[in-house]
Amino acid sequence: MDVDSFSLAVSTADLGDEPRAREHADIVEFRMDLADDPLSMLSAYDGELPVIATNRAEWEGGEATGDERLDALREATDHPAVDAIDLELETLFTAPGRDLAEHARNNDVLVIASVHDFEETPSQRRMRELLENCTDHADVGKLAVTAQSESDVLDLFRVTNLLTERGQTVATIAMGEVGRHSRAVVPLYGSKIGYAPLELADATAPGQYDLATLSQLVDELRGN
Ligand SMILES: O=C1C[C@@](O)(C(=O)O)C[C@@H](O)[C@@H]1O
Repeated sequence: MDVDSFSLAVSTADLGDEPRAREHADIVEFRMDLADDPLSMLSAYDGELPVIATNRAEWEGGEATGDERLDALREATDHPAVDAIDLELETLFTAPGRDLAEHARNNDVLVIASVHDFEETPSQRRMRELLENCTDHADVGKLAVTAQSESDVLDLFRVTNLLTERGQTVATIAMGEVGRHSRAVVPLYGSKIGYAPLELADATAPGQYDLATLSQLVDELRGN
């Protein structure tokens, strides 16, 4: 997975989506926490797209509970198609989280450190701090916030642009209806990963576009 330029991830609980996603996606984000038997699905995976394995904790808006969540991610890290894992920044502050990140790096698997705010958009200063914290501990810093106003979206663009100009690798998202357009626009300010479900009925976060739509919008705006 190349994090120097923008990649579009199809976000899904079903790796069977991969063949239909290939036309528009560069990566699969496998939401293990939303899948029934994620490790079996992953061992059967023989798709072309590389995988980001995410096993999102309940306390960060996902459905995974218990310590087994990190064990499952560790197993996923050993699968050859898995190029990256997504770990909440809070998890990276724990000993098992740090240990898993090290295991990933030893297997040449990138670590994405993420922070989600499902309520609001923190101040620019706080967003910068959070993202810097993420990039200090991982290869990519990811921040998904909830925009309540257009100016929240502008704040996110500004922080994304600033950190990108400083050479940090970040992925940023303004969730929710007000922030929806940011998903198409923020790559222009430096965000390196976008997320979309194959079909809107399977959205993994508020305010997403479906994959084909986001792909088309991003391509148009980037002049591809
Ligand atoms: O963190 C993200 C971004 C996301 O929350 C979004 O808003 O598209 C979707 C999640 O699946 C992914 O892990």
